[in-house]
Amino acid sequence: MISEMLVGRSEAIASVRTMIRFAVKATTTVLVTGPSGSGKEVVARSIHQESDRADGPFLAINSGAIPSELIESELFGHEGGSFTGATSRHLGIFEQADGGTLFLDEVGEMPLSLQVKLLRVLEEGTIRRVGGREDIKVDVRIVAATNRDLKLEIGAGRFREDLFYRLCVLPIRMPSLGERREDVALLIEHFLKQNDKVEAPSFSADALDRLAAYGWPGNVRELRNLVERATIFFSGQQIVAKEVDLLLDIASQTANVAPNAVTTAEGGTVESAQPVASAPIFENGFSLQRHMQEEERRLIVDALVECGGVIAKAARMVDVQRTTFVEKMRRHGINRDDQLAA
Ligand SMILES: Nc1ncnc2c1ncn2[C@@H]1O[C@H](COP(=O)(O)OP(=O)(O)OP(=O)(O)O)[C@@H](O)[C@H]1O
Repeated sequence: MISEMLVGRSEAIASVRTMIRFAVKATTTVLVTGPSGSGKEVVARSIHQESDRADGPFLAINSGAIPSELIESELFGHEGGSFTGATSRHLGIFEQADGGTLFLDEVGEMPLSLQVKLLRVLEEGTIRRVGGREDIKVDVRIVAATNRDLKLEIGAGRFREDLFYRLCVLPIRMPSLGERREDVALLIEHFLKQNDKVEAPSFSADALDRLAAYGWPGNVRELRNLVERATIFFSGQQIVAKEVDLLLDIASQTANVAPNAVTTAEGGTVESAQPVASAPIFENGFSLQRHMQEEERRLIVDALVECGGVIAKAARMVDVQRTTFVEKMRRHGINRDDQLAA
């Protein structure tokens, strides 16, 4: 089961699998570290699915994506009337995950004030809703993740040392894809199989060499996106090295460039999927922050519409976590049904 989800034959992945097996048998908190896109959430899901909690819920929350004034209520819930806007009782994610596993993503970005409360929950196994008077027992297995160096964060006074040791009972380090290039071909095969709607492309030996030599700063997420692009542009074709360069180039272009014509294996051309942003007009009152917010809102709406309202797909399209996408929708006041009806 683990091997099905966590693709890879490298030694680094074998070590991760060993740690997952230990984690499955224990009930302690796990801390998964590693760069963005390296598969930390995949590890958390594997632990959950292999554990005796597999029939319970698996819930994920991204501490870095929720405004600090909302995060406490998102985690622990609130009683009706506990603050402006809290009209009725809301169950926090700890209560929702009761009997299951809670994936605390980007735990390094959690505000210090909340870190104290999280530590209490971990030590006592109880939560208290915002505005509540009673402690409520919860049975939740925590898998936390971060791409920050928490030791540095502790040194800088941004992360509590006592929480670090409480979280880090069982540490798992996810290697970057650059550290396990031997897994690139296997991952490509895995992602190609996931798309059963169109005929998959294939990669020539020199194309695979080229991909194995690439640095993969965006790790497995970047590779998955490249395979998706390859499937769109080269469905049913064999991709050679120079086309890999094109596929990599498309990803590295900034949003400000003109659309690119990509020559497909059939000799036809397709336009790159790259959005073309018009240059901002620096009139009086121009605000970079507002402009960026508007641009972000537009891209989120476009992705939602493009994906027929399937949030997980739209989130993948703009390369953010699903939880981050949902949070951004909430922050921009985007209603999926309204957008689809428009
Ligand atoms: N070993 C793997 N096998 C199969 N798919 C993987 C593997 N590692 C990562 N992926 C895929 O790559 C994408 C990114 O993985 P994931 O979200 O787990 O990364 P992450 O380290 O949690 O990222 P972030 O730090 O940005 O939250 C997902 O689509 C995931 O399914």
